[in-house]
Amino acid sequence: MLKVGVIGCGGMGRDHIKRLTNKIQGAEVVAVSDVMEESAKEAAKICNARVYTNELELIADPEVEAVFIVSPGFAHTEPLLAAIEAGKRVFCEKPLATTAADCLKVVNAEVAAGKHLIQTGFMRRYDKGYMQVKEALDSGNYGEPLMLHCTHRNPEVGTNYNTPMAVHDTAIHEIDVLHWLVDDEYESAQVIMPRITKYSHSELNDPQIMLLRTKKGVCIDVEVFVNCKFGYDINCEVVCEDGAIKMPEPAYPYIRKDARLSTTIDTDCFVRFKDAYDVEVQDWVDKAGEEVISGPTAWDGYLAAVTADALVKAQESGKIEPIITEVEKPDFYK
Ligand SMILES: NC(=O)c1ccc[n+]([C@@H]2O[C@H](COP(=O)([O-])OP(=O)(O)OC[C@H]3O[C@@H](n4cnc5c(N)ncnc54)[C@H](O)[C@@H]3O)[C@@H](O)[C@H]2O)c1
Ligand SMILES: O[C@H]1[C@H](O)[C@@H](O)[C@H](O)[C@@H](O)[C@H]1O
Repeated sequence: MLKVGVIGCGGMGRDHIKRLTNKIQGAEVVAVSDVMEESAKEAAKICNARVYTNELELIADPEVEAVFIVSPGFAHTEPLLAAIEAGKRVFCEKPLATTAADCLKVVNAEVAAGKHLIQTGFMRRYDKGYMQVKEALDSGNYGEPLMLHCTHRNPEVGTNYNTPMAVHDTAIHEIDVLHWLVDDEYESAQVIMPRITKYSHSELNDPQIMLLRTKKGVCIDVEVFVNCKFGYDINCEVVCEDGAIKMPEPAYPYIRKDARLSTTIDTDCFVRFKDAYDVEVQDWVDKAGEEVISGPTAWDGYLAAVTADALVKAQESGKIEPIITEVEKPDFYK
């Protein structure tokens, strides 16, 4: 049994605690921590775990063999570095950190420790729909990819969600999964700001259209609209030389009633990506005894943050910003 300590007991933290407790084989949550003691205590009831309000004390707990970081992205760097120093394996929710500079500290620490310890929670690589698109692309039957049209819509977000978060909290999923899909690297970024919805506030430009260009010239548009109101709606279509591949939508019945034909749209990520979270966490637990990380690594977290930095810069400048990875991929991650 892998004994896990969970840092951060908000919406996603509790979702992962339930998953680790009720679904995942081979793991148990023995400790939880949250800066809000009440949140930690509530979450501890799910798994009968010890409660901490200090994440560093949880990491130092001798019974904790591996750490789940589910605090907000801006708070990830310190526990990541502490867990590496303690030699403990980590599953860190996205983003690895909110800037490339912080991600690089984590990469450097992991390389210096000489042990593969960090998995970044880019669960879309484990999602059946994205995997089907990747399989079709890799088959070579449709020629080279030319354009991608994507949407990332949330029904609503909290009032503390601001313009840069549309990149490092939301579009970070597309940043990771899309270059993985088309097996390419990003070259430049631009952000177009349409008219703002009446459901937004002064600190948030919503919606936004993010444009990415890859080194091979693939052009990607991602509509990020986090107060769309109607549902949690993730779409991805890849237009290739010999065909277009659209990711399947979640399957729900079509209902005919009162002269209307309707179906269901998910309303949150916990339902939309439930299976992907289950598969990614089971994979992390299954590989706990091995010297490798089979999912997205700290390097993947860093690469995504380099592109995120460029998009945040483009939000402010309104210009096309270059995406430059200052550091060569260390042999450690090859
Ligand atoms: N992969 C996904 O689809 C997905 C979905 C939702 C959230 N997330 C990620 O999960 C993380 C948490 O998101 P959330 O939606 O649960 O946020 P949240 O705001 O609901 O919860 C965060 C919790 O962390 C606590 N916290 C803050 N600083 C802390 C610290 N230093 N130590 C311990 N606890 C601390 C807060 O008190 C709060 O309870 C973020 O990184 C987010 O991006 C990922
Ligand atoms: O933290 C969440 C999560 O990553 C969701 O998958 C994404 O759709 C939201 O925009 C984000 O706020």
